[in-house]
Amino acid sequence: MSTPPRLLSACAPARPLGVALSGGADSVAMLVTAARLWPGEVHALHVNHGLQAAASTFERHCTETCASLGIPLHVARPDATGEAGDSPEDAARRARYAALAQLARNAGLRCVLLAQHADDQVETLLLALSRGAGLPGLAAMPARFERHGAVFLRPWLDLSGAEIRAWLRDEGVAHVEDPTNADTRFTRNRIRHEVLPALERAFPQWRVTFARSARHAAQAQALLDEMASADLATMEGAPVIDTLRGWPRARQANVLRHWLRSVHGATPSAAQLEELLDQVHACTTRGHRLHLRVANGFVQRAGARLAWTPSV
Ligand SMILES: Nc1ncnc2c1ncn2[C@@H]1O[C@H](COP(=O)(O)OP(=O)(O)OP(=O)(O)O)[C@@H](O)[C@H]1O
Repeated sequence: MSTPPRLLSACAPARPLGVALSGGADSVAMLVTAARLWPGEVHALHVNHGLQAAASTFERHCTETCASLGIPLHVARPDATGEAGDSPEDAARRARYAALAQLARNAGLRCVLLAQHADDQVETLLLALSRGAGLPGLAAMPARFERHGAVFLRPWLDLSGAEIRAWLRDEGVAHVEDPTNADTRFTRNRIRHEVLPALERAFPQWRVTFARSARHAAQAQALLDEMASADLATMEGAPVIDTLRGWPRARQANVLRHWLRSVHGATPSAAQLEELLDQVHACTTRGHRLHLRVANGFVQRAGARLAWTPSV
């Protein structure tokens, strides 16, 4: 059997499962291979954001593909109302994961497969580097994660887009081409069409080696998260200013980032975190007032500790 089905069987997902189906080449290939491997145990999940003129074409294609394969299709049409500061793409992505998790729950599915592949992973990594991201960004996309109570898997992170498309062509399977994928005004598309071919020529092994770097970063980040949790637990869940000040700056930054992000869902910018660390340092002076905007709220001094308040 050719490459995509073999790689999918190696991930041994819990079943029945859902395949997140956009109607594009990658997720159609994933649906077809999953349905062949696990007949009767695969459902398709489609989210119609209604944002693009092509949205109804995509949904119609999903309906036709699933009817021809005899696979149940579940469709959601969420409102993409994001959070403050979200780009329309971020808002749509957020709404998509929530909708996919809801569809999976309603259909009693044990996990959801996403069809992102090695090219997508490298694009994500390069975009993170271009922003000067830290370890969480360099970890790129995890192969497994849980969100909104559902388990999401990306079994194709080692497979190239070209391999998937070649397989689809050989099998004669139809898919819809997203018209925005060719638009090189989007940075991600410029990476795909201009940078990846050059990378391929310079480093023929990039798919394996870049993915390995992303995994190293993910492992290191997991350790830092564990350390931050342990540090926060010693302070009973809220940062104690004097304790923080006894630690090296990198350890302070680690625990504060974790406290804001994991406990309060607020992701500080690099500049905000630096400012917060400077303010913590200035707290040597008794009575130094600390009041700083961070993400969608404020960090303040509350006696010996820091406290976070969301803005209303
Ligand atoms: N509207 C959608 N409904 C359901 N799943 C989606 C939708 N859009 C994307 N996905 C899932 O998320 C993955 C990544 O999305 P992304 O936007 O990068 O892919 P795409 O280029 O739109 O589609 P494809 O991967 O199918 O070619 C897809 O492979 C697919 O599994």
